[in-house]
Amino acid sequence: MSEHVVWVVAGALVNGADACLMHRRPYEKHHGGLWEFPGGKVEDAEIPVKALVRELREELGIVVDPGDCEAVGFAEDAGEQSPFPIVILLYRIHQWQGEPRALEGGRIAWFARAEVAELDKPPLDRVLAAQLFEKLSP
Ligand SMILES: Nc1nc2c([nH]c(=O)n2[C@H]2C[C@H](O)[C@@H](COP(=O)(O)OP(=O)(O)OP(=O)(O)O)O2)c(=O)[nH]1
Repeated sequence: MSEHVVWVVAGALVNGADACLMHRRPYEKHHGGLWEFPGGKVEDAEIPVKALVRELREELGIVVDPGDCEAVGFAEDAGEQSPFPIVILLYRIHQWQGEPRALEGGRIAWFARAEVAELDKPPLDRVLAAQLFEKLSP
């Protein structure tokens, strides 16, 4: 097993109708066709929230202020289900500039909470979704 831990950041964009933006991974990729919280890998020496701002700009074309990213929770896999040890940090975001578009393939869509819970998601996104909904007000 690789000793190198992959750190990933993900954003739960929640709009005024309490819907959450999810990204369906391109079919040819690992976990292809599954719905994930948008985001990506943290680069060396990059602080996670800055990585999230960069990834959301690259992947969705939106501008997010780091101060609008609220840490929600995290999920980790020591390399049992994942090909490498991985930690994903989830942030909730209520405001951003621009209209999200799927700039790097796959597709995006908005889902109500109950729909997010039902979507086919990779294992760690399932854990993150549960944490997110625990922490959203009823
Ligand atoms: N979202 C998510 N990703 C996971 C899980 N388990 C797991 O190994 N991964 C992997 C898939 C990707 O290699 C990586 C997430 O980084 P990413 O979103 O930048 O992935 P990617 O394939 O688009 O990036 P890249 O390797 O092409 O640079 O973590 C999981 O449960 N949820």
